[in-house]
Amino acid sequence: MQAAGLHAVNSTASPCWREMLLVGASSCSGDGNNRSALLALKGGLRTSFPGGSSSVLMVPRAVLSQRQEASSRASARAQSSLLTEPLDRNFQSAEQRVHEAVAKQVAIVEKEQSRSSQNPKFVDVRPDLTPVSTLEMLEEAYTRCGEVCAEYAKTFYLGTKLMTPERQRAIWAIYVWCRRTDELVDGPNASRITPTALDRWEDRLEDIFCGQPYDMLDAALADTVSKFPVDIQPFRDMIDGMRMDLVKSRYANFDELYLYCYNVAGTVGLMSVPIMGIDPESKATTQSVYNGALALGIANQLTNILRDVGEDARRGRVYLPQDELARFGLTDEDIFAGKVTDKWRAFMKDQIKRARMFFVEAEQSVLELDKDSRWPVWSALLLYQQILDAIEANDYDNFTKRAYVNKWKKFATLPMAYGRALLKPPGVQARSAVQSL
Ligand SMILES: CC(C)=CCC/C(C)=C/CC/C(C)=C/CC/C(C)=C/[C@@H]1[C@@H](COP(=O)(O)OP(=O)(O)O)[C@]1(C)CC/C=C(\C)CC/C=C(\C)CCC=C(C)C
Repeated sequence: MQAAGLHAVNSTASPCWREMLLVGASSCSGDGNNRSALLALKGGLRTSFPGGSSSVLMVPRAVLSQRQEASSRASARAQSSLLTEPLDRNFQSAEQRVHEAVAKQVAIVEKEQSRSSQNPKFVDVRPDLTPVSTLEMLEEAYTRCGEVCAEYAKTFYLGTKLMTPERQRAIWAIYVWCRRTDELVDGPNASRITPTALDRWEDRLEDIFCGQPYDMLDAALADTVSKFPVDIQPFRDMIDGMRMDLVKSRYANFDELYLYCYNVAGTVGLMSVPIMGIDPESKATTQSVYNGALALGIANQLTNILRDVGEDARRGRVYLPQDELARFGLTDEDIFAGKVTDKWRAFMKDQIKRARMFFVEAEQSVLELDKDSRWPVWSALLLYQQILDAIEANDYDNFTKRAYVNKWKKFATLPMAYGRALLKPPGVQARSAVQSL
């Protein structure tokens, strides 16, 4: 790669810097939230990499001009919010919007597949965007991502251990970006986060995709997206989900809730599959695998919502379709009253049934993933499914009881997930059975 420009990234260069300080502020003042401190101090609050002053990245001119484009895009979006989105996007149904995002990611993956089948030695998907940073700096950045991941999501971290080192660290980098994004609206400084802060976070995302990271955790993601065919749209959409959380606390119908679930969780599926890879022997279409990934994100988020009804209500939030509540003769008042009635049980049965349908759709696709990537996905799927069982076991009292999977059940789930991960994609099984006749 020819590096034709040199760009120094330091704290003053970042328009997002003050926001990042804000995000880390209470951790620094020792509010006892060690996890946030891990995210902020170990990454977000550092501009320099170990052993150096400010992080200096050499960036090709093409990238600098892309960066300028990105910044003019960003200023055009300066007043962006859910309410000021282009009209055509607002008029699209949730399903259309999600379908477009999936189709775009699928097209990128398929293009990359055909390119690498013509030239199998080709590795970098966007060599022009690869930041030329020292290997040690990247090693350190990825190690930090692994530490954050191990701290927040131990089981998942363990599950990534079967993946190739490149995939493992790429997934950690994506995990960390998602976690930091979520912390903006769910972390200790959430009350101080404004739509403008999210706009800045999005500017920073655009810069990551142009090979211009601001801190070491961003640098890991910049490296990841230069190596794997990951589209930026799901990342933007996740930020949109966080915007929704700032302005919206009711969902009129399932269409609205579906869009929220896609934004905050379905996007994770779309971001992860380009890293995890599809089994080379799979007979499934790329589109169907991505639909399954989307379904798993939706199923997980619906499950989270059903588990946290009481907790959310105490924050004045109801993530349940209002029209469906009404159909069961329920209102927000019933939720705030927090009494388990027959109406509530019937409503919950219906909601759980729908969440399970999304899990079933996802299950078909896990089999199609690359074999080394299936274990963490099966673990996540089986563990989340059991939260639904736990809600039932609590007699649908999700107002005062938090449904959870106990340590022993978790322990038993991991080998079960491992066993499932050994199953081959369906078409392949049928073919090998015929071959062995
Ligand atoms: C294998 C695996 C699980 C990979 C995903 C790795 C990854 C990048 C995770 C990021 C998760 C994250 C921090 C998202 C931010 C938004 C958010 C908080 C979403 C909710 C997650 C759980 O939240 P939380 O940690 O707060 O939960 P607890 O309260 O502690 O229980 C979500 C519910 C969504 C998570 C979504 C997924 C895990 C989707 C996974 C889908 C795939 C990996 C695709 C699999 C592929 C096929 C073909 C099925």
